[in-house]
Amino acid sequence: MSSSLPGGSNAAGEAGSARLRGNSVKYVSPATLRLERVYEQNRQRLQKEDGARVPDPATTPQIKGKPRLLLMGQRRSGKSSISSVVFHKLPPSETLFLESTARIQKDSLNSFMDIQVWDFPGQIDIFDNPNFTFDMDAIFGEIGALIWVIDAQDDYLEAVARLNSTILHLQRGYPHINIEVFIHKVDGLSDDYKLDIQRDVTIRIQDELSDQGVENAPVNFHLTSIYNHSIFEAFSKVIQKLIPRLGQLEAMLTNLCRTCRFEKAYLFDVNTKIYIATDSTPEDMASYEICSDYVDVIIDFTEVYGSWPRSPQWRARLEQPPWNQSLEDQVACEWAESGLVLSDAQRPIMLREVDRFLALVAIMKEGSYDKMPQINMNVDVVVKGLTEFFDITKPKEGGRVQQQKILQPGKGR
Ligand SMILES: Nc1nc2c(ncn2[C@@H]2O[C@H](COP(=O)(O)OP(=O)(O)OP(=O)(O)O)[C@@H](O)[C@H]2O)c(=O)[nH]1
Repeated sequence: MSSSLPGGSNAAGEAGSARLRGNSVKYVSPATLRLERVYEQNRQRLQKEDGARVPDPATTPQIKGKPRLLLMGQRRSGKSSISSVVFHKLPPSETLFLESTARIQKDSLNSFMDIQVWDFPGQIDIFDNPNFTFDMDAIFGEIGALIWVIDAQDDYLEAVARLNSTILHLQRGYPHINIEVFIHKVDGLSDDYKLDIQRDVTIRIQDELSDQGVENAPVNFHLTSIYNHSIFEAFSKVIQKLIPRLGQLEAMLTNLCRTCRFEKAYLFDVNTKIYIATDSTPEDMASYEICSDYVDVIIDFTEVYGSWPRSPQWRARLEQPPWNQSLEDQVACEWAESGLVLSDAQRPIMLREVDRFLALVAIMKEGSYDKMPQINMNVDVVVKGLTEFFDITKPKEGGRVQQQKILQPGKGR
């Protein structure tokens, strides 16, 4: 990654960078260099462990504008329920009262990434509609992913047939679109039965595609239900594919886990509880569930007791007698922070706010409380790195990556 960035802070640095600019040589900021170094270290380590897992920046999609998620599938398969539970915090039991969708529902989410979610009515087949011709470019031109929902508690043969025909249509005009198949409503099904269904659906789709001469179509499968964390986990995987330079984010979290001896670290979008990155240790649903529940607790808590940013009056009250100290000197850090010890295994969990949308949540190893000062310092550095990362990789109008502005470092503690 190379960027054109303004000069450094000291005089010599400025003179040097001015000279460099005069010679039209690209100046690379310290933040970019640090990100590249972390990324390179992680890449080499992964290459040693397993060559196949090395992230390739060339294959990371660069979405222009707002990434769009399309929710498609048969009637009553659960599309609107998924969208309402994940993006609008509707309690799952209340989805029983949702009405059938009659026209395309477009939802714009104010999240760490401006995501659009389009919920398609189940009865409409956009490729084979006698009454209406759809503008395919308007639908699939700027897409992030197509999510196809299959009801696992119903007869799914027709849904699989429609999915097959959709994939074949897309392969002609838009072959790079990621197709994410949610085998949905798997709550109440035994683990063996779930896996049987997944195998059956996968084979039916693969067979049909290879009969039609389509190999290596980008189709992925997820077992989901709105009644547990699986739907959030599946969305996390879908969204992660849309993040430019995800490898660097993962490298930062992996390094943090190694230096602080964390068991697992997640970067959460707090509004949706989707995790947008995690470290490179194997996936662990139980860790995700507990961290996700913890985010919920903290959100509820801040809703009751106040949220960031603090108003000047509130701040003045906190700084007046008997404390007589600025807020920064009273609290452990200038960001929202929280810690909890799990009673079963004595493993603390910590949460640190990164910005208005993101929070870093980590499960520590037993006995880590003794090392809290060092852990806090390391977490501070990573949080600053993350803020810079999102500032650098933020898409600008016209889809170009923002390269000019580097976040001013926050006030030290
Ligand atoms: N058991 C179970 N039921 C679910 C799940 N998700 C959705 N449902 C139920 O499925 C029914 C249909 O859900 P909808 O979200 O309205 O389905 P839809 O795909 O949007 O339907 P259309 O708008 O007609 O295309 C509702 O009664 C939901 O409560 C799930 O994960 N498990």
